[in-house]
Amino acid sequence: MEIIFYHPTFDAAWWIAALEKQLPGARVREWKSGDNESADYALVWHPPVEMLQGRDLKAVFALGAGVDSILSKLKAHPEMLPQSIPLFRLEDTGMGLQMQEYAVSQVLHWFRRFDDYQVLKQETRWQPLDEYSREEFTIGIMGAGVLGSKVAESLLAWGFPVRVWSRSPKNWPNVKSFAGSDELSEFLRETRVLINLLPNTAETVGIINHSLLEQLQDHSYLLNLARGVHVNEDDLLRALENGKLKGAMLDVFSREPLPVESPLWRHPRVAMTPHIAAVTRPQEAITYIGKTITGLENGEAVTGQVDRSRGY
Ligand SMILES: NC(=O)C1=CN([C@@H]2O[C@H](COP(=O)(O)OP(=O)(O)OC[C@H]3O[C@@H](n4cnc5c(N)ncnc54)[C@H](O)[C@@H]3O)[C@@H](O)[C@H]2O)C=CC1
Ligand SMILES: O=C(O)C(=O)CO
Repeated sequence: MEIIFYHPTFDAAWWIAALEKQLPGARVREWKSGDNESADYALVWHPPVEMLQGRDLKAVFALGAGVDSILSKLKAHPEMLPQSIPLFRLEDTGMGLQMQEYAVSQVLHWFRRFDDYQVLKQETRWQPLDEYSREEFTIGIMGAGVLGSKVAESLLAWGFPVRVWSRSPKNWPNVKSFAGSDELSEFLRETRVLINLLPNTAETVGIINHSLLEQLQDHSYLLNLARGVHVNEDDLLRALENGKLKGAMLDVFSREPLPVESPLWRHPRVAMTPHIAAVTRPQEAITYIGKTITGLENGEAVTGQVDRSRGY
């Protein structure tokens, strides 16, 4: 079995050795421009068109959870990967735990009013504040997939009321489920902390805009862990100014790296990280890819295939 690998920043030698260990008998090579030799599988992140075009592959594995970048490239270059070749993505492979760490730490930060205490500290004021109650701290998670479900689980364990919004209803213990555009307003009405874990699709781009933010409770919080294009950044700044939002924590931005002139950098109630909420854990990813390739070779059912018509 021949496998080609391409990632703009990962250590290819490490991945090749680990993958050959996981799949004894497989020959893995780093793809370089001009390599037209045959291959059965490809592991990719931001691949050049030339790498995949015209190949008779059994499957392609995206080395991340979100497939928006490869799908948008496929829209411009459909010849890159015919529909008949399945595209897989990473399902959790260690990202769920990272998202849980991020979400729990930030929700507790807001819940225990550390943002307010930081302001008081800057004013050298010793001032105990009223506590928030969990009943007034409903967590609303947009996107109840692999990562959204993990985040829901972790916040439930901390005793917060949790609700989710997704395409189809969920029947999860102690979680209120809302589905589809008809139920979005109802989902938002009692949400105090909005956590975004949607995929980037034609339906979800720009979804966190003025009209959505206006439906949240006053003094809400936004945690964007998915993609920057989900949020209209001007509308976000407006919501911070008019009191609808008390704070925002952003891991992702409409342009990355965030341009220095963006007012988000300097806003006192915006915290941010540089798209590190959940990174690919190489060994977990290789274990999943190895198992999936073995399953495909044996004609077994496998998970993680992207539905290209749905966009995720
Ligand atoms: N910031 C970071 O470091 C990372 C961000 N991500 C982002 O997180 C996203 C989610 O990842 P997973 O949970 O693995 O995806 P998933 O495919 O398992 O879950 C997606 C969820 O969104 C819902 N959804 C999709 N379209 C919808 C619509 N139009 N209306 C309502 N609900 C809709 C689905 O029903 C599903 O519940 C990825 O697509 C990626 O963009 C993923 C990993 C790291
Ligand atoms: O896996 C993804 O989709 C990511 O955003 C990785 O940072």
